Amino acid sequence: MPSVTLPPFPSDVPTHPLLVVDYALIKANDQNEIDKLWKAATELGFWYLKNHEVDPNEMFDMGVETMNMPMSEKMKFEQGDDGMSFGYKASGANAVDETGALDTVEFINIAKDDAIAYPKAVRRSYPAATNARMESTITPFVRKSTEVNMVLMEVFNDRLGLPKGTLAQRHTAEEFSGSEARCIKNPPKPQGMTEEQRAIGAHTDFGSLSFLHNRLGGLQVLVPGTEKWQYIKPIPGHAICNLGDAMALFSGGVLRSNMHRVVTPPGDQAKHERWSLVFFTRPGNSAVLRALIEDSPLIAAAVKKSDDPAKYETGSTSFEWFSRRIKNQRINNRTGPETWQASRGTEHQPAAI
Ligand SMILES: O=C(O)CCC(=O)C(=O)O
Ligand SMILES: [Fe+2]
Repeated sequence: MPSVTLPPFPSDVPTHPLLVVDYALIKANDQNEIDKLWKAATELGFWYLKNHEVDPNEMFDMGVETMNMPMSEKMKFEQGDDGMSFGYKASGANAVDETGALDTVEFINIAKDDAIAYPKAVRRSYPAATNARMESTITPFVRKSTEVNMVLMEVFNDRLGLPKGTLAQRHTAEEFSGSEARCIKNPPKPQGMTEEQRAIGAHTDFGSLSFLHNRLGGLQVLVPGTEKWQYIKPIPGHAICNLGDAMALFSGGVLRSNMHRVVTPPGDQAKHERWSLVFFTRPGNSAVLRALIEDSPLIAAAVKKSDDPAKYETGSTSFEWFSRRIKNQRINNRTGPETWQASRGTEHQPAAI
């Protein structure tokens, strides 16, 4: 990471508070903490996680080393336009809204399947600087992040009233999935630019659980029932966790996959590169995305009282859902606003940008 001291999040910029969940207490089966996690997951779908045992620093180093490679090298590993996420994504390769405005982030996505099988490349190959960090840094990060997400998932499984292991069965280490580690770089705001830029457009996450580490502001959520985007303030040592579409669908909407986006960091922070790191746990490729109504009375009741029960029968596997969303974000695939619409997930306010 750059060794410069980063300016603090400005004190005059409003932020949206999140509940703080203590991972150590969740592991100890503390009922108060489990209640707090449940409240966060069902109301906003975002929370801070502390005592999570994951140190992101070496992954950030991996990100710097990878992004510092020549563009011609990185482009050999670009994710392409066919709906595959793994590999390098150049800045400006994705749309951020229905007008086709471009994103400003570059990132490297490493498949959990490749991290676990290394040195075999089972899904794809990666730039040399990424490979050089695979065994020492990426594979341990993927394993630890998976473990944390699976502990949280078991809590949701039980609170949803699902038979033990129902969600875990859909997220095994063995089955190929869209699970991946992502290190993101957003450049400083160009001199003279006054407008707020969208680094990553409004979206819900595609998979089950996202486990995010960031240092500068820029992440914003659209709080349910409001039309206003609000910053989430990074807190040192606290990860930010959120639920994705797959969990909203499996749970019949009991769990929330909330809209979020990334914009230029506020105030003086805008002058700095913004680095963030995410581990996405996503269902196995063959998992069908639908409400598990046969397995839980709570889920069955939620679907029954929904104004649109059909939306919980997507008819789509996790692989299909994920590929569709990735593919239709790619600017090269854009034909018009319909391409953006085709990239959408379970967004509650699809028109919001
Ligand atoms: O960089 C961030 O803070 C969030 C990134 C994000 O939402 C994503 O990659 O899905
Ligand atoms: Fe996201």
